[in-house]
Amino acid sequence: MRRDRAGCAEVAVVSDPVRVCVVGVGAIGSLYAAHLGRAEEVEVWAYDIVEAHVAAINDGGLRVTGRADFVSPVRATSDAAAIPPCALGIVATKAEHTATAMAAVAHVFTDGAVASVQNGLGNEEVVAEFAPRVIRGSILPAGALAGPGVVRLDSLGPTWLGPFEPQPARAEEIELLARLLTEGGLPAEAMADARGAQWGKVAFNAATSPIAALTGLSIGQLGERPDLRALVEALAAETTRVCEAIGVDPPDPVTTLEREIVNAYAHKPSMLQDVLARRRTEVDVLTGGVASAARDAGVRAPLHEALTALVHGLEASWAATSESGMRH
Ligand SMILES: NC(=O)C1=CN([C@@H]2O[C@H](COP(=O)(O)OP(=O)(O)OC[C@H]3O[C@@H](n4cnc5c(N)ncnc54)[C@H](OP(=O)(O)O)[C@@H]3O)[C@@H](O)[C@H]2O)C=CC1
Ligand SMILES: CC(C)(CO)C(=O)C(=O)O
Repeated sequence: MRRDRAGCAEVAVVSDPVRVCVVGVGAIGSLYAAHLGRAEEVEVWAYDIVEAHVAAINDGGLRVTGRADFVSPVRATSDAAAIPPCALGIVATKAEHTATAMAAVAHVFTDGAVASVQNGLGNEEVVAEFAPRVIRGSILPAGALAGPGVVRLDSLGPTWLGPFEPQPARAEEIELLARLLTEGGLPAEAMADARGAQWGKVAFNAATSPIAALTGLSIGQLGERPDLRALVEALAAETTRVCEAIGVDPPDPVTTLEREIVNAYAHKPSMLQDVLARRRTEVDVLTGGVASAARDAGVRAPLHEALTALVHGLEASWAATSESGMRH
């Protein structure tokens, strides 16, 4: 038995770990699960439908490569019933899969607070259908899956967390998640109001992701071209008008672009990753989400309308190509 300086017996206080479940462990979910797994007081669960990835994580841990190099202990499963109740959740599926994923794991969060770290508008509203308390999250870390059990960190940006006003998480839950992420190596800030931060991220994605998706250029390559940068600035001006109309004051997306050219030059935005894999993109909650918010606010956003239509056209071309392939 250990004794303190006065010779009294020291009682080791062992507190229960905080259980966190990451829902959807593709690129971003894997980065968040792996970093959280390094924080001392956390037990990380990862839920995903990709069985090869889940099996690899359980066999050898979740490996992070690229800007970091470590292996993290994460309990992964495709069986939602195997996950115990968790105090905190992080949703990192693509927007169109949120409802299906959250429906499967709702029992895990009957008394939990769940953060969306997804891009775009409207994700928290869907999470709130399945969890009692919700955290509004916006993030700048970037990455891509590199194989089963392996995720590549392309850049390490901030995470902003705040209450989802209609169904808010408690301030101490938001602060706890921010602290655990920061301890794990992903700097996170707990905010009393994260709406400006979220609109800043939405404005940045809405302006840059479709350009990357349509041109195939990385964030750095598109950001250093004067012609595309002028387009980003024109798109940002449209978002500014929407934000003025709805009363939020986001950071300037062009400043974010400057930072990302340096921090994430070679990163292919997730919308470009979707296009390369011929998966439906999230354009409707990003550029299309801004176009729709503009219509609701009575503001014009013709560039957002045009880019949304172009990305939809690109998606339609894949079906058209496979149909015409079947005919010839
Ligand atoms: N990649 C990046 O650098 C960044 C991405 N984001 C945002 O983060 C979110 C996640 O993106 P990203 O990580 O790139 O996406 P990924 O496609 O890499 O990961 C999503 C994961 O969720 C899985 N999934 C799909 N449906 C379900 C379900 N019903 N239950 C459980 N898991 C499911 C997917 O499986 P399957 O592959 O079979 O569909 C996949 O493994 C998006 O909103 C994106 O915009 C934000 C910042 C940066
Ligand atoms: C990392 C970043 C900011 C790059 O656009 C992103 O949000 C994405 O890849 O979807």
